[in-house]
Amino acid sequence: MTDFNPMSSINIAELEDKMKTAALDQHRGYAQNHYPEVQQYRPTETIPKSSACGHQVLREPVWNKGLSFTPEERVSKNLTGLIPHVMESLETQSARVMKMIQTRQTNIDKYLYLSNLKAQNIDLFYRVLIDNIRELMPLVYTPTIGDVCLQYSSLYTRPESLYISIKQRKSIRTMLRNWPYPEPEICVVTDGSRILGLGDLGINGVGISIGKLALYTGAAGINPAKTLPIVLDTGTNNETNLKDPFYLGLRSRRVSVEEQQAFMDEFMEAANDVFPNMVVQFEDFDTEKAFKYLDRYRNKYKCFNDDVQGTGAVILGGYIGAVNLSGVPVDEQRLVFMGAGSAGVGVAKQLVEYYTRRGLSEEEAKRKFWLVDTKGLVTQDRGDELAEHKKYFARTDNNGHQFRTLEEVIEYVKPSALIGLTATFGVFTESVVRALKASVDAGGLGRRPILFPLSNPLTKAECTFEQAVQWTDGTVIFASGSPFSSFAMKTPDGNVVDYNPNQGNNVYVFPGLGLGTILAKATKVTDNMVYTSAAALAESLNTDELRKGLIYPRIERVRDASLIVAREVMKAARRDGVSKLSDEQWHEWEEWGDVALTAYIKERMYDPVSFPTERARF
Ligand SMILES: NC(=O)C1=CN([C@@H]2O[C@H](COP(=O)(O)OP(=O)(O)OC[C@H]3O[C@@H](n4cnc5c(N)ncnc54)[C@H](O)[C@@H]3O)[C@@H](O)[C@H]2O)C=CC1
Ligand SMILES: CC(=O)C(=O)O
Ligand SMILES: [Mg+2]
Repeated sequence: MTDFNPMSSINIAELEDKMKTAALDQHRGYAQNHYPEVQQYRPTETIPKSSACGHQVLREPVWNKGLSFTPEERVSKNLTGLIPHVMESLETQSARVMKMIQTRQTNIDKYLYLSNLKAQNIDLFYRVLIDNIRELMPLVYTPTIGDVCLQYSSLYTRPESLYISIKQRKSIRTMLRNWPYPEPEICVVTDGSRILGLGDLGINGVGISIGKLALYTGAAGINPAKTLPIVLDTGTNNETNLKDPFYLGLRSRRVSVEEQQAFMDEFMEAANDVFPNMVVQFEDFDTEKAFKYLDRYRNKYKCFNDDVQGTGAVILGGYIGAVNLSGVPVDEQRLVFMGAGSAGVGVAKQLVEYYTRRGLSEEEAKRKFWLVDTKGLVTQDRGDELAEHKKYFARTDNNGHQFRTLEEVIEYVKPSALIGLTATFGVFTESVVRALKASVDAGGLGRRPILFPLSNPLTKAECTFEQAVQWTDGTVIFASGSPFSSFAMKTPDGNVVDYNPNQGNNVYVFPGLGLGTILAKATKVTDNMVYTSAAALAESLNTDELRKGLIYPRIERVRDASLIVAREVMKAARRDGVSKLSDEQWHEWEEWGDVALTAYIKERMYDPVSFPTERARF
């Protein structure tokens, strides 16, 4: 990192004189010639153009450039004296941020530091996030975002979302119009009713909308000024929140399911009226609403549910790689799912589609899956009223026997893969994991068990990476929802082996799925688009990652993966006839193959860059 200080040789008075005499368009022309990168990373049509001056510019995070303002900008925007004289590259400022993050003691403090930065200087926040994604993603997303959500009302210092309460349902359009930025390209909306594995957090769940949108930008380059976090407040059944004097949401129990649905109908209609081009991503609605709203709106609006569809796609993407490593042929795989909620059923259904596309009938495909919930194996004759979303997978081959524990299910099924989506810490016990390994070993030498404890945050993971490695003698193919560290273990012959976990989190899909939907100008998100995102993800690993036995790209390559996902999603939108882009545009891309389309997407991915030293000097 080399620093430079063009400011030291600048005579501000002289520069002011020079610029006063220059016509504005000449100035623009000059800037374009001398700072093309600036024009490139701040496309005028997407970031609101600032005619503001002085403090206004510094206080608006999408206009503020911190210490990267050029000498001319400092003069033309009346900034001289309002910021330190020095001019710094984004890299230097980013290094300062990282240094300060290290000094913060807790993850919440680190989060708050970053959140503050985002509220001041969007470009710098995203430069830091993109360049340090491995270290920072766990702060802006799971697991830290879970703690942030738990305490959101106490941590609150400033608005960062739209907060729409059912009490103001008559004013939804006004509230949407109050959003100060141009029409958003994507919103993440939650009602806080099932935040990660932490249950009903009410309005405090807004943190997850904010966190996911940080990754739409950080991991896929969606313009940050065009993202909109929303929380719908329909009350909460969380006793701690209801008793908390600082709780910011409605201090009453959730209204009835029918009232929530009517409110959601009104919200969707208003959002479509006010922002007709915006993609809506549903996040962390409790399972009943997750399925109901997806069914209700998917053909009417551009929307998808990330917990059902994004998670389904991301786990399918990882499963394809895992099967290749497992030594158990894909058609011999037998999968036990611990957890039959929105995520469990969403993933299982996506995998059923994988098998049917491979030629199995739906019935044959379905028979590969055994779902377990708190009452045991989900069977048709279990005696309880099965929730609607579980009926599809209810087994009929149990001959009247009910399997109540996971050990019993494993003993009966002899699975090759065990997937956890229970939001319950530690349910993959040593005996469970050893039983899984034994059932895989019985199939033949060199076979490896697939074990995915996918619940978030870390406090809800079904087991840790270290446990998984130890209890399978290092043979496990592992992916978890929240990130675990790598781990070294001594083998019986005395060698030390490094084990690298995978993070099986929908962050590998939703940013690219969103970006592809936006860029294709898709009128809806089709099943093919979702399925294609999984297949594209599976293809996005490079040779180094494959050689290391990974099943997801390293998180440092998440933007590469998102680009590939977005490209394939766009093509799927075209195939399904839902892309509103012109035929001419598509014909042009089709002629050039993937190269032209890839370049088109890449050009549109927000990626704040610093002024190159030599250009900044004049
Ligand atoms: N890795 C990822 O990308 C994602 C992870 N998730 C995680 O999945 C988890 C579940 O989410 P949802 O399906 O929406 O929740 P949910 O509450 O609807 O479903 C949980 C399911 O687990 C079952 N369960 C709970 N405790 C159990 C136990 N001890 N034994 C057997 N079954 C048990 C419940 O009966 C229910 O079927 C959450 O922790 C969430 O963070 C969700 C989406 C994406
Ligand atoms: C990752 C995610 O969407 C969840 O845990 O709910
Ligand atoms: Mg979620």
